Amino acid sequence: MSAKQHKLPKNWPSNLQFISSLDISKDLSKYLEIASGICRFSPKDIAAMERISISKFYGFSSSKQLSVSPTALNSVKIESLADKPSHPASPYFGLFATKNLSPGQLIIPYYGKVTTSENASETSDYCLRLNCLAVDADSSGNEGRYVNDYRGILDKPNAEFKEFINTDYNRVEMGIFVISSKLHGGIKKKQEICVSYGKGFWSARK
Ligand SMILES: C[S@@+](CC[C@H](N)C(=O)[O-])C[C@H]1O[C@@H](n2cnc3c(N)ncnc32)[C@H](O)[C@@H]1O
Repeated sequence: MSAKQHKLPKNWPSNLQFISSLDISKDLSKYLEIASGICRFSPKDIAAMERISISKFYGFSSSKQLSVSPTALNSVKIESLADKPSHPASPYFGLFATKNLSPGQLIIPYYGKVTTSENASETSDYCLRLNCLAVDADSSGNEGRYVNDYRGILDKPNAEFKEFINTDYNRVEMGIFVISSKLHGGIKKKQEICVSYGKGFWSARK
């Protein structure tokens, strides 16, 4: 995958910070770093996680470049739903594939500001739990914050949130992956990428 010329994705709002690495303090990062001694993931969970170099995923040779110079991915785009009134998330935005994506592949890491679970926002629509921490893309994030829930859009999700090991930092991060079942067939170019937020997300908003 190669880095795009444009640093900001199309349709990125001017009031939000665009980042392409986790916004995390050194203290909190230790809870995700495998060798830290205080990582909260079990050895069994860690052994089951895929190992991915995010700098290579973006087409860079070092992770520094991504934190210093956030970069849009060329495999996804943020699309306005304003001209699709029957779409349940209209008139806002969704995340779409710009090329065919294979079963199981990482689509995009999910980035935002990392807090402890206790300090996580109760009201943010962009907050994901990551063990004892939370990643909130409410005021900073990447294209991943635009992934919609499949309900009312697809019969079933074509993507899922999953933890993986970012080998650049040897730490656990959260990503959006294509559903891995071969029966699923992957995601086709121009298709909307949709996950399941889980029933809890929606029951908390009734
Ligand atoms: C993480 S955001 C997704 C991106 C959002 N559409 C946007 O443009 O900022 C989550 C919010 O999107 C909307 N959303 C996502 N999936 C939806 C769905 N299937 N039906 C209705 N609204 C949805 C809800 O307002 C939800 O709180």
